[in-house]
Amino acid sequence: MPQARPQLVVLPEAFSCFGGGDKQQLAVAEALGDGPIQQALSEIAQEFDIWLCAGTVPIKTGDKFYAASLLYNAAGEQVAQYNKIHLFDVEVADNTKRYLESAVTEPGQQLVVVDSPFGQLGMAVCYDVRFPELFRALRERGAEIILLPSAFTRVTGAAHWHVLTRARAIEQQCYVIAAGQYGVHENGRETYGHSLIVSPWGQVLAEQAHGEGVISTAVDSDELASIRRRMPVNSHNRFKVTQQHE
Ligand SMILES: O=C(O)CNC(=O)[C@H](CS)NC(=O)CCC(=O)C(=O)O
Repeated sequence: MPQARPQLVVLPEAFSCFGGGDKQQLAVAEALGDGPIQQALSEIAQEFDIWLCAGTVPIKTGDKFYAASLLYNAAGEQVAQYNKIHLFDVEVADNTKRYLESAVTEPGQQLVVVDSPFGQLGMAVCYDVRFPELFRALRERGAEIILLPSAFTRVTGAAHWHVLTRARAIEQQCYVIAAGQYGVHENGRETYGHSLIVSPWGQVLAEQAHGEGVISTAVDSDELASIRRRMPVNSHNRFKVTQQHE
């Protein structure tokens, strides 16, 4: 059934294969545009008449993969691919202790901002949220809504998740749609969940406060324009972003 208004659905990072460890991700990694995960995503977007941001799909490159956030339009066409740039090679005081994402994942190089019926969509993934320069660069390229599929650890999420997502929304005056993996996974990893939709004023418009679920909100492009007009931080900024990642 055609939707009354266009709908965008954002899935968490590694939605199709989380917690089986690096080997599982490598085993299911697909060539770009080819494979059962991408086929299913394309069909789902068409069947439900939605735009679909597929958290991350492991996309083969050499003997590693990109943690690729794929965007499908309502016709089921892949319209954007953002490969996670910042990889989580970090020690955390939890039962995993040492995360080494770069062992199997190839870092992305390219910034992605893409036009859509909802506005200009800027793409980022999880650990990227700790690098404000990326979000600034997305805003400078026109981003209005940032898609942020994530799988924050329970420990770092409890400490930082709300502050980081809200800070990025406030600084760049963008909506931030942050879909988070939640639960205790096969390999013992624990993720924080708490999917959020944050307004360009930094308000949490919707939150999955417990467990798994679906949250939603409408995008108000007039409010976004009004916030940017009344507080023009972008044109007030005295610091330039370096021109990498073109
Ligand atoms: O490995 C997978 O299966 C899917 N990917 C992840 O879970 C990634 C890489 S290990 N997790 C993060 O980036 C957590 C960031 C974070 O928690 C923080 O910045 O505090």
